[in-house]
Order: sequence, then C-alpha cells, then structure tokens
Amino acid sequence: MARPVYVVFEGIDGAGTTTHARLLAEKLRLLGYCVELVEEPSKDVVGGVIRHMLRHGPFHQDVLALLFAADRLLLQRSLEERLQGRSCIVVSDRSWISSLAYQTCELFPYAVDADWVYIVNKYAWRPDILVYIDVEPLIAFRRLASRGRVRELPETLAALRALRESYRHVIQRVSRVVPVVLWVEGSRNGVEKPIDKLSREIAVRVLAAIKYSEHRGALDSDE
Ligand SMILES: Nc1ncnc2c1ncn2[C@@H]1O[C@H](COP(=O)(O)OP(=O)(O)O)[C@@H](O)[C@H]1O
Ligand SMILES: Cc1cn([C@H]2C[C@H](O)[C@@H](COP(=O)(O)OP(=O)(O)O)O2)c(=O)[nH]c1=O
Repeated sequence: MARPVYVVFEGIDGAGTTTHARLLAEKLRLLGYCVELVEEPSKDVVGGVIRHMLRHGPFHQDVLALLFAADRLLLQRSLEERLQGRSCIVVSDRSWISSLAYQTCELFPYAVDADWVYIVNKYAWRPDILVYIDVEPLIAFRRLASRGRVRELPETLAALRALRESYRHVIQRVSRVVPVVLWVEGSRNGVEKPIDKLSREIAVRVLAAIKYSEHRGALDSDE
C-alpha cells in the first residue's frame, strides 16, 4: 500500500512553520500533486484541549506530551482512512519533533526526557522530509508580539532562546532517523529572509527531495 510522503516543518514559535507549510502545500498542488495539509495541534477534540491548556494552563509538559501524541495519532489514522492507500504528500506544520524540542525543555514545568517522547510517539509517522526553519529568537519574538500573541510560556524571549538551543540538539538527534533534513536559514544577523524568497527556496529543496525519493522508490520496486 502506498504510504504518503510526510513533509514536516519545525521551528520555534514565530519561525513561520504555519506560513511556510501552507505555502508549500499550495505550490505542490499547483504542480499537480495530491496534497493534504495538516496542522498540529489539530482542530479536533484533543487539539481543542491542548489549545485550552496552552492558553490557560497548567503548562505541564508530561500531560502535554501525552495529549500531543494522542492528537497526532488520531489525525494520522483519520488521514490514512481517508487516503485509502492513494499516494499523496502530507505537509504538516509540526510533528513529534516539536515534542522532542518543547516537552523536554528544562525551562518548562514537568519537562520529560527524550526517550519517553519517542516511546509515546512510537506509532506516529516518521517524517520523510524535515524542514527546520531557523530564525533568531528576537525576530520570532517581535513577530509574535506584533500579533499580540506573546503567551507567558513558551513565547518569552528567554523561552524562545532555550527552544532554539533545544532544536539544535534535536535536529542532530533526529537526522539519524529522518532521511532528509533541510535546515533553512530564516534570518541572519537580525535580518529576516522575505517570505517569498524563503518559500521558493523551500519548494525547490523539497521538490528535489521528493523527486529523489520517487526515483529511489522506482528503483526499489524494480529490484
Ligand atoms: N520569512 C518571513 N519573513 C517575514 N515574516 C514572516 C516570515 N515567515 C513568517 N512570517 C510572519 O511571521 C508570523 C509568524 O508566522 P507563523 O507561520 O504563524 O509562525 P509559527 O507557526 O512558526 O509560529 C506571521 O505573521 C507571518 O506572516
Ligand atoms: C506539535 C507540538 C506543538 N507544541 C507547541 C508549539 C507551539 O508553541 C504550540 C502550537 O501552537 P500554535 O498556536 O499552533 O503555534 P504555531 O503556529 O507556532 O505552531 O504547541 C508542543 O509543545 N509540542 C508538540 O508536540
């Protein structure tokens, strides 16, 4: 049964994961691919509980890790049922890699260890392509502030700095299990890369990775 190609975006809050997941999905659709765009947390029941907790607390990472894992499994199962084995590209803003970066961050209460995140996400899809958008914390913070969206946690400047550090380790760690890791620079020396330019760069790199995996798939099925 054909499995969807699973492309995930990761980055600290305000890095642009939502924006660029949507733009990539649009571009791939225009090229004729079947594309499903998913966002985590979902708009379903468990996603709603998560959003409530993120807004009102308690900000307990152990509980959040379980809820995020459950939300993700529900989302992926309903997608599998809907796709019925049709080949498709699933573009997601965030994945269990966010749990590795956020729920293990020592700055937050009841942080968990990475091994436990792996265990509770054992049955979640493994990304085929990971796009990590690296943005300097001050830029991300300004973006969040300009949208009036600075929640106490995890969107303080100190938390954004800690999360970027956490991602540095996480990206290294997951490159052992994720076949394609695309590290994209969203800003440099306090200057952000314009959305259009970044989006084009991401599309070109993701497309090259998709074509490569299609080629590998064709070779594998010839064997
Ligand atoms: N490359 C970019 N340059 C300028 N602004 C950007 C860029 N990428 C995203 N933004 C803006 O930054 C804000 C945060 O983006 P968003 O996609 O919601 O981030 P995230 O989902 O990672 O928290 C949005 O207002 C978006 O328009
Ligand atoms: C998927 C996931 C997200 N998160 C966090 C990242 C964000 O702070 C928040 C998602 O809220 P959301 O408002 O959707 O933020 P964004 O637009 O940045 O994705 O949840 C986790 O802590 N663990 C996870 O497993």
